[in-house]
Amino acid sequence: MNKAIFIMGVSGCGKSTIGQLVSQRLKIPFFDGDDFHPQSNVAKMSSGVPLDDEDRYGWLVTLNKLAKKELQKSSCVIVCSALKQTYRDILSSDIKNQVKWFHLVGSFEQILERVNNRSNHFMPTDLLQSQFNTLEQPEDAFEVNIGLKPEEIVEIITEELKMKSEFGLFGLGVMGKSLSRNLAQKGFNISIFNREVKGTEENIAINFKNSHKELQTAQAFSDIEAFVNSLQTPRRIMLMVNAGKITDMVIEDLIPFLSDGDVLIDGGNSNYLDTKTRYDYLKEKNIHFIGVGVSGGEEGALKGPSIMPGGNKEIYNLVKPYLEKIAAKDANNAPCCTYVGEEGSGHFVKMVHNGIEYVEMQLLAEVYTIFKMIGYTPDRIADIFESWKLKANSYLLEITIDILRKKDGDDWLVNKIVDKAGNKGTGNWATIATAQLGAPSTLIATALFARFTSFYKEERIQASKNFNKEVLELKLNNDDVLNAYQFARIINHYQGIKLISEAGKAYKWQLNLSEIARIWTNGCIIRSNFMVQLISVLKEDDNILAHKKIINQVKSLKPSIKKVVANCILNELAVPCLSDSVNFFNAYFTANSSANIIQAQRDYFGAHTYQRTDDATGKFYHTNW
Ligand SMILES: NC(=O)C1=CN([C@@H]2O[C@H](COP(=O)(O)OP(=O)(O)OC[C@H]3O[C@@H](n4cnc5c(N)ncnc54)[C@H](OP(=O)(O)O)[C@@H]3O)[C@@H](O)[C@H]2O)C=CC1
Ligand SMILES: O=C(CO)[C@H](O)[C@H](O)COP(=O)(O)O
Repeated sequence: MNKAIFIMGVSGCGKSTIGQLVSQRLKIPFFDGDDFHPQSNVAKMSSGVPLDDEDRYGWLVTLNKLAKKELQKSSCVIVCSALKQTYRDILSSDIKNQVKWFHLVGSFEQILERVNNRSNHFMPTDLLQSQFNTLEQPEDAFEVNIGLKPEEIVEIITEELKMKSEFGLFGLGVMGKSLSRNLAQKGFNISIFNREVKGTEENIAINFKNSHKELQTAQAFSDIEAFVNSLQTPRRIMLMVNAGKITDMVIEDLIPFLSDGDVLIDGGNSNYLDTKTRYDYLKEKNIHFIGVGVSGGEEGALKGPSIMPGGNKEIYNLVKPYLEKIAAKDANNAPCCTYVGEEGSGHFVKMVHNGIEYVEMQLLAEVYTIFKMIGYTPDRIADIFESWKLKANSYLLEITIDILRKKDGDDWLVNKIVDKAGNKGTGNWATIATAQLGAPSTLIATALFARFTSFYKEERIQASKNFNKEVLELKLNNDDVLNAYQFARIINHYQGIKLISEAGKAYKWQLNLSEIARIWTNGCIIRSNFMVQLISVLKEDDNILAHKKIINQVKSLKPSIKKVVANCILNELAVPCLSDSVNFFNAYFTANSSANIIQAQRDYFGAHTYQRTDDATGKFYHTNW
């Protein structure tokens, strides 16, 4: 990536000399900021009147434009005193990520003596003093001591630029490996790290680097300090480690070696509440923290995942070019990566993504079990799913077809896989969040509980002996099942998006639901044709079940879900998500529900009061029942 190398410091620190030497050494253009002052500023300075901030504004904007223009072609060196942070903000506006600051640092006496020793040069003490008074220490600049020889300074600067990686990847597990290859394939200079466990895990990072051509220029480490020191400041380090305690441990391991302004990016499936806690904790230490949801699994991480970043927007801009570049692209070639919102919103959205994923997986498992009960082989079911692609294509449908076709010896592999479905936490947190926020995302809970039920294997075996199944005949055709499946998927997406929308309101995150659907159209596990449709639906309505197109779809699919669920129940076949979808919907489109009885019961035993249908003021009443 091209860099605008700004060399800054008070008058007389040697900026021009060093800047020119660096530009010669790197063979990139050199610009002395002083040459770009407008005539009015030159006149003012010549008459001995110091420039004020207003005079400087236009000049700084000119230098910023110059840097932007040069960056299109190559790196460049620009020297400018840039004493105040506001000046540096203007100079680096919109190109923060490509700007590298070098601050030439010396004492007052050192600089005064140096300037006064130059032939025909004299700097009044008060002029230099005013420069020192104005100087606001830059947080993100690399400091170089002017006491060194110019060639040593140039060496240090070029080493810092050359040798240091722009991005660090911590944790070379399934996801970290793929993401680091993805970053390297996109041309980024990266450093990679994996811990060593003596005797069992040794040289993980170096062996991994050596086994992939694209990682030739990457720097590989098993020592945290060396890894951190190999990175340009402010450092950008992405953590791809297990969520929970391990993430906290890894952060603690890194902290001693980090500097003010460094950015940690947590790409794991962390709990969004932990992300907020970590953000606040690290803020106290002047370390920035961005919580990033990443979806796509091993292959997506390599070829382009969907990325959901949350946190401070300005800090996100420091890592945006990297994340956008490695992300999947949507149908319009825009990155499937967007700034989601403040705090843990990125991880919240990823958590709900996984909740929707749990349901989509469960629904496919349920339609599989229906066809299995009808007597179809996995290959036949795969053929049926293949035919569904026209109306209901999704990544999960595609992989399920592959899974169903996979043979192991004479049998299908699925027939040999133990029916106990695991989980790593995101479904649990989504269920907790839906309860905490008072949003009825019932399907996520049902899909999670279906996994929990699957774990009661021994008890299920015993129960199957205690209670004989009464099987009649499943009178269902493919279209019935496809329509029922599509119906349940609409309810699933309604509930998931509703949960995100409720969180947005509760936490005051400015969420763009259509944009979230857009970044879920490629790279992630729940990408589907339906998700593409939701981009435009959500542009018009936050509630997808209130959108005309969806209303019509639901109306035409409803007869099938009723038929399928009724048949399954009569045949004692467990289809928890399919049946929950229709039950939820029956409640959802009931104008006058049975909740009046609940309110009356609450008032009876606990004096919890109720509102009356014949009092529009919303007043609460209590009856002595
Ligand atoms: N797999 C997937 O499909 C997806 C996973 N995620 C999330 O990404 C994160 C990483 O997942 P994944 O790559 O699958 O997990 P892995 O288990 O494959 O990798 C975990 C990584 O964390 C490292 N690690 C574990 N403990 C420590 C420790 N105490 N100190 C330093 N490093 C440690 C491991 O090192 P070592 O090898 O030495 O143990 C390894 O590099 C998780 O949060 C996961 O939920 C997100 C999207 C998809
Ligand atoms: O985030 C993911 C996919 O999007 C991970 O694969 C995650 O592990 C899936 O969740 P679980 O392991 O609970 O099924």
